[in-house]
Amino acid sequence: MRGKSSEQIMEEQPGARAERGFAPQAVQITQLSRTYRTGGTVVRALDEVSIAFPVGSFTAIMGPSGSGKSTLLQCAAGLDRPDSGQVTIGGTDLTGLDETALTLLRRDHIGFVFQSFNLLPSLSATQNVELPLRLAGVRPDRATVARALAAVGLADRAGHRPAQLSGGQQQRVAIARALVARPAVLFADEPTGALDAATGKELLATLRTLLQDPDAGLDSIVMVTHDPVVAAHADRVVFLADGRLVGELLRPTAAQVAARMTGLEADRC
Ligand SMILES: Nc1ncnc2c1ncn2[C@@H]1O[C@H](COP(=O)(O)OP(=O)(O)OP(=O)(O)O)[C@@H](O)[C@H]1O
Repeated sequence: MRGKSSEQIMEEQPGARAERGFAPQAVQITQLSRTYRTGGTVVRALDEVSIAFPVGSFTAIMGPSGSGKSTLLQCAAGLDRPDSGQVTIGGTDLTGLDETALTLLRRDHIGFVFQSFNLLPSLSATQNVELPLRLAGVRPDRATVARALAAVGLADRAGHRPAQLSGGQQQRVAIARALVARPAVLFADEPTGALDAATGKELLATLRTLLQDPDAGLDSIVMVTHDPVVAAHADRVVFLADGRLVGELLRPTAAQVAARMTGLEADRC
């Protein structure tokens, strides 16, 4: 698969994949390992993790600090290279791609949202949403950008700069920017971490709506969070400890998630 061309990737559009029945999973991760070496220290951040995120699923990843949550998200999104294992999105194994093909796949099929909104302060909401398209050399279609902002409830804030928006509105701009290219998968690392509880709840409701909206073209959302209340908004919560998957809960309550986390924290002591 190494050196796969962009044409080959484009043939495997996520939208086509379900129709053709090739890959019922939005993301398939197989025996993923990632080791960090700093000085004489070796940290196995991910240790042969295998997990799939089905089409239509909203998954939360939880675990104690340092358990490998962000590393898993970064490797799954093609932002970091694992030592071994596979990540398959839209029928394409990311780990087999050269840098150019990986950049194209990320651009066309993967959205990423961070805790810090990472908006450019001098640009309007519209210009921030357009930015990834412009950086990719694509002329932004006005209607597409307007639709992306409307989908996150910001049709009437398109001309505002980040300083003129609330935290929740800024994160909505970041989500519109992540979704403007209609990616198959949205990866979110603590998307509500900088928001108050009520604003975070609204944002999670918007993510759920986007996942259910056929026009958004979104197959799956994978979110890292430390907050059991936030995790309980997902369909499934998976738990990591010491770089390994150690369990999952389906449609759990916040109390169930909190209890499982307390158990994992106690195991570390
Ligand atoms: N760039 C890096 N260099 C060295 N070690 C790293 C690096 N990134 C992560 N690690 C180590 O890998 C392990 C997993 O880190 P990771 O950030 O994935 O955990 P996490 O579960 O997201 O943690 P947190 O909840 O604190 O954000 C930790 O022990 C961390 O110190």
